[in-house]
Amino acid sequence: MMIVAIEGVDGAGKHTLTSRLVEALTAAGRTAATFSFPRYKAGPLGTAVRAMLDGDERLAGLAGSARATAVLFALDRANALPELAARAAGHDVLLVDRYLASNAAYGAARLPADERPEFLAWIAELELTALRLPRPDLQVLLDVPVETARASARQRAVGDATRALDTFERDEGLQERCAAVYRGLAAGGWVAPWIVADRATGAEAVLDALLSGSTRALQSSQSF
Ligand SMILES: Nc1ncnc2c1ncn2[C@@H]1O[C@H](COP(=O)(O)OP(=O)(O)OP(=O)(O)O)[C@@H](O)[C@H]1O
Ligand SMILES: Cc1cn([C@H]2C[C@H](O)[C@@H](COP(=O)(O)O)O2)c(=O)[nH]c1=O
Repeated sequence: MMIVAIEGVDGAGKHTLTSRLVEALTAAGRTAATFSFPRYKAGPLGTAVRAMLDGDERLAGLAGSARATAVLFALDRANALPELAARAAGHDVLLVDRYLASNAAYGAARLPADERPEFLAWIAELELTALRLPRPDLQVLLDVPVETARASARQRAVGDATRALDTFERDEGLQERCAAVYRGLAAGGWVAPWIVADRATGAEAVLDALLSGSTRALQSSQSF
């Protein structure tokens, strides 16, 4: 079993790409399971994540700290480990819509540039070493222009009241910086191999990478 993380700014099309990948993998004779972070419906922690992103004033102290926010997201992932393992069982691929690189990209984008290297090392240590989350075999950066992603998120919000823009989505500067940090993570191979994909060819590119044997992913045999 291999873990493939799908990453990108808000509205990039990660959910859509994840669905297309399930279809493509199934057509190629592989089985795929999916998982998505954050888990807004997972008890008190999920409720707190939702409230924090929605700008609940009572959580302003938490929301104001990039590191405290990152700990909240990381604990959500740690709590999900048994569920992740159960979901992945018996499948060839587990596609995860946002994983620890979301914490790396959004957290770093909220910090001054000179603090980012230390923050990125801290996230890797927190999530992979301290919380023992499985290292992804492959990370996919869905790299679409921020303006395109923003327009998609706005359009989606018009059609679905439950998808109103949250505080991160409304912060245009954050999304721009986040896109730049993501590109740096991919270029530097942060914690695992990356491929950079676009909306048009993303599913085919990821499928090729998974089936061609050119990534470490194919040699992986993850266990939780
Ligand atoms: N390849 C594509 N072509 C056209 N529209 C797309 C494509 N991918 C996504 N979209 C549209 O963009 C919007 C956002 O897509 P999606 O929900 O997949 O993004 P996301 O990255 O998962 O968003 P978020 O991070 O905010 O949850 C949706 O309305 C979707 O229909
Ligand atoms: C998992 C995770 C998420 N975030 C940020 C990224 C997004 O702005 C929101 C989640 O929004 P979505 O529409 O539900 O994708 O939270 C983060 O900063 N760290 C994380 O680990």
